[in-house]
Order: sequence, then C-alpha cells, then structure tokens
Amino acid sequence: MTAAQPVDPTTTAAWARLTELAGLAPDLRGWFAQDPGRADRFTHDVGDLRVDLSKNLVTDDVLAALLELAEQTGVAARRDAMLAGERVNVTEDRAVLHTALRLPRDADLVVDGQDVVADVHEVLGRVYAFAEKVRSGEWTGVTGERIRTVVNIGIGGSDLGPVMAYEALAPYHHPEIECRFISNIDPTDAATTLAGLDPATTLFIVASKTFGTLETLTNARLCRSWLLDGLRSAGALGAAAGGEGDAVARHFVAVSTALDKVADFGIDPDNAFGFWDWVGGRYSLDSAIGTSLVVAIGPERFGELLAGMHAVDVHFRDAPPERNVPLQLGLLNVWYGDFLGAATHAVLPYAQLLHRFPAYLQQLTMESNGKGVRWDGSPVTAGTGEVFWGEPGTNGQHAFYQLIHQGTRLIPADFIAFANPAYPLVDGDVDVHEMFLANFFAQTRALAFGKTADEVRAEGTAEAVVPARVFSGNRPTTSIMAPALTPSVLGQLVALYEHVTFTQGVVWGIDSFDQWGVELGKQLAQELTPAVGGDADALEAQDASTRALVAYYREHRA
Ligand SMILES: O=P(O)(O)OC[C@H]1O[C@](O)(CO)[C@@H](O)[C@@H]1O
Repeated sequence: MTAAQPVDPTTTAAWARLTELAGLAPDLRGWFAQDPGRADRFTHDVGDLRVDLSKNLVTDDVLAALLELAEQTGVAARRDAMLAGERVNVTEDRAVLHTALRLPRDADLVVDGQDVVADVHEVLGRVYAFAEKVRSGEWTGVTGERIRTVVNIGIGGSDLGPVMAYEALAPYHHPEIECRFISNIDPTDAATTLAGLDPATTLFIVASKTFGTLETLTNARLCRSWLLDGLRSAGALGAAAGGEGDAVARHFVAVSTALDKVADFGIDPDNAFGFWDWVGGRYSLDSAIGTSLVVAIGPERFGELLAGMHAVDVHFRDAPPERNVPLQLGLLNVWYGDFLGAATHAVLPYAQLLHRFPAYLQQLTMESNGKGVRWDGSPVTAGTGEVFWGEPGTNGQHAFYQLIHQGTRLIPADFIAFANPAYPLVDGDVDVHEMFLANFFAQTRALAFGKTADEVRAEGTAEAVVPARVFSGNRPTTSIMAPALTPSVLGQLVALYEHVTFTQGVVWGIDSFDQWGVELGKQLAQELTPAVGGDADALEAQDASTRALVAYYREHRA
C-alpha cells in the first residue's frame, strides 16, 4: 500500500478554529499569572529529555485545536504506516524505515518478506567488528602502523549527521584516533583537511548512499591520489604486497546502498558496509553512514545512541497526543508558520559541543519539508518548511538575539541545555557552567515576559530612551533540558526532531522523504562544466548573465 490521499489541512474544522484563535492577542505574562499550573501542565518528559512548552504562544484551546488538526490530517495513521514499512515515500515509491535502524535485536519487523531487523543487525555487527579492529590497532595500514586518523568523505546526510555527532560526543572519543570530514567539492576542503596527515596512518571512509554524488566521488579520487602519492614518495608503496590495489584496500572502506559501484571504485567489497533504499540520506546517521562515529566512540556508546533514538520512537508511537512531545512540537511549528506568520525557527543549543546541531537540523527539516507540492502532486495549501537556523549560546546572544528580542519578526526558538557540563571548569569560586545556564534561563524568561515601559522608567531611564529599552515579551521558546549530553541523549534529540519534521510534513500533505529540489542544480552544473572549461558552444547555450559570469571567471583565473 502506498498512502491515503493527503487531507487539505485548510479545509478542516481544526484549521478554522485555529484561524479564529490566532486573532487573540498572546499574553504570556497574564497566562502565567492567572494559571499557576501552566508550567507543569505544558511540561513533558520524553526519555531523558524534559521539554517545557509553557513559554509558547498557546493556550489550552490552541493546543486542543492543534491536536484536532493532527487527528483530522491523519498524522497517527501515517506514522503507523511509516513504522510498519508502508511506502510512504510516494514519489520515490519507497518505505521509510530509519526507525528500524534502532530496533533492538529481538524486535520483529518483516517488510516485503524481508526480516529487516536481522538485516540491520547483520550490518551493525560488521560495522562494529571493523570499528573494534581500527580502535584496537589490529587494522593497520600498508606499513603495518595503526590507524590514527579516519577521514569520512561524504556530503549532506553522509556528512552532516556523522560530523555533528562526532563533535557532540567529543568526551567519548578514542584517545588515539581523530576523525576528520571532507564534504565540499571546493578543493580547499580536501587540501586543508588532509594537511599534516600521514598517509600511512590514515583511513578513508567513502560514505555515499548512491555512490554517485559528484562531490564525494571527486573527493574520494583526490584522497586516493593523495594516499598513493604520499605512500610512494615515502617509499611505502612497496610494503603493500599487491601494490596500489592493496594500499587502497588497507586505507579505503565504503558505506553505500550501491555496493556494485563501490567495487567499481576499487574498494574491496569485504570492506563495504551496506544499507537500504528505505533509509533517507538525512535520516542515516544511525545506519552504516555512522561508521566514523562508531570508530570514534566505540560500539557500546553507539548502541546507547541507537537505544536513545528507539526510546523516542516508542514515545512517538505510543504516547497519547496530550503527552506526545514530537507531535506537539511539530504542531507548534505549524501554528507559528501558518497562523502567526513565522518564517524561521531558531535552534539555540546551550552546549558548545552541539555547535553543528543547527546545520544538521537544516538538512533534516528543510530538505524534508521545503516542498510546494503534496504527495499526490497537487500544490500545498499552506505555507511549508520554515527556515531553521542557530548558533550555540552564548555566542548568539552577542550576535543576533537583538532581533529575536526586539525585531519585528516572530522567531520561535528551541533552547537546549544540560544540567551537567562536559568539561566542568571554575573561575575562582564561580562554576562557569552555572553562569552559562543562568544565561539560558534568563534568555527564555526575557523573551517570554519582556520588560514594560513602566519597568524601564522605574530604573530611572530618560523618557526619550524608554521605547528603545522596552521588550514586548511574548516571544515564544521551547526549553529542552537533559541531565547530560550522552550518546543516548544525543540519539533522543535526533529522533525527536525527525518526528517533529514528520509531523509537520503529514499536516501539510508533503512527502518529507524525497528531495527532488536538489536535482536541477546538479544537472545544470554538469551541463555547465564544459562551458567553464572553455567550450564556446556550451557557453553560447547559456543565458546572458551566466555567460558573463563564466566569462569573468575565465578572464580572471590565474
Ligand atoms: O549519500 P549520497 O548519495 O552521496 O547523497 C548525499 C546527499 O545528497 C542528497 O541526495 C541531496 O543533497 C542528500 O539527500 C544526501 O544526503
């Protein structure tokens, strides 16, 4: 079965009710003052995450109408279809089963006669065995030296998830192995990432779902040349019994769904880890795409990450709507985007280790929901896919928070913080992490409750400056806290946002698992390459602006 027709959300009774409710002025000060139970009632736990929704611009009525919207657009039914392996990725005619990647070994999921759980754990076992060999030093390069650097070559979902998680879990890294990541086709990326590395102790993981991505294959070839040139000039190529082929076999592994193309590249199929077309690139951190992370943190910790994700999957599947956190967060995003006019959504981790989390979320959310047609091909009927962005606190406070506090645009923000720091440090007798958290609490409070003109005057401010120092408040935030940034908690955060994204997609009737919007640019880049290289006919076929830009490049290149 594929999928039921999408419901037009704007025709539902819930949509009409929400439109009415959107006309009421928000009043977080008043709502908190009149309702001592508000904070409690709007706070929920999911796994180790404490999620406080109370500083959002919602009343009980709004939340009830949002939950009705979910019901009237069939979110639960589609969630169940996804979890059961139905082909909910309609435009690519595929199942969507990233949740199967974190099912425990004794779970049961058979799709099209295939035991998905057995397949997942078979590959996981191979990835774990490989990672253990690298971690223990049993896996050596051609000169017999242990591997000290693992370079992941991938882009999009084959890069952003692994690099985000590698950075986030720094305290769990193997002390003698560093991971680096090459993604951009700008040759600077390969050049600077490889700088200072010793080919004899470097292992490359070519990570590409399709094994057809221009950037990744180009970078993989650059790295192969770098490896072979380096080994040759160090006189080490002779150490490889089979010459270049043996060197590539010892220094290159691959992760892909296209194992035939991996072999064509010259990578030993024994050193390739597969996954399946039902894993979307941006949902693939927990597949073999996470191999670099498994090497860095070890199988046990990676298992904890998977267990954390699974806990949130179970919550999303089983928690009643009134306590279902991903469902409610997704609906809140629809509320802000479609009813209150928000075009963007900030994600502000108060954890330096999550500095790549907003970038990771950008692909997850925007490649998933940045769509103008629904899964039946008809145009969407509401605004979709807000822009996600963010930086770690407190850096953002000294950069763009001004606009969030006093600008004219509504920017809902998720604040994420942990009770325990990864690196506890004190400044004299001040606990620096406590100072950091005080900023987290202060910001969400300031955004919610603001500062009135009378409060500003009471501080003795000159009347002319009072307006500039007023804070309107009613700037919505969600606070997400956990005891510490462990592998499990990171997994929980990732799964949380995956299901938030899914919820929004279903309300809009979008196929959140295709990404046709990246194709045109790729196609035109291929067509343009000869023109950039000097082919006059190819240049002539371009529009006037593109012709002039290419001409500029050709005139100015050294
Ligand atoms: O893993 P691959 O096949 O190299 O694709 C990389 C990325 O390219 C995209 O297909 C498009 O940007 C992403 O969805 C994907 O994560």
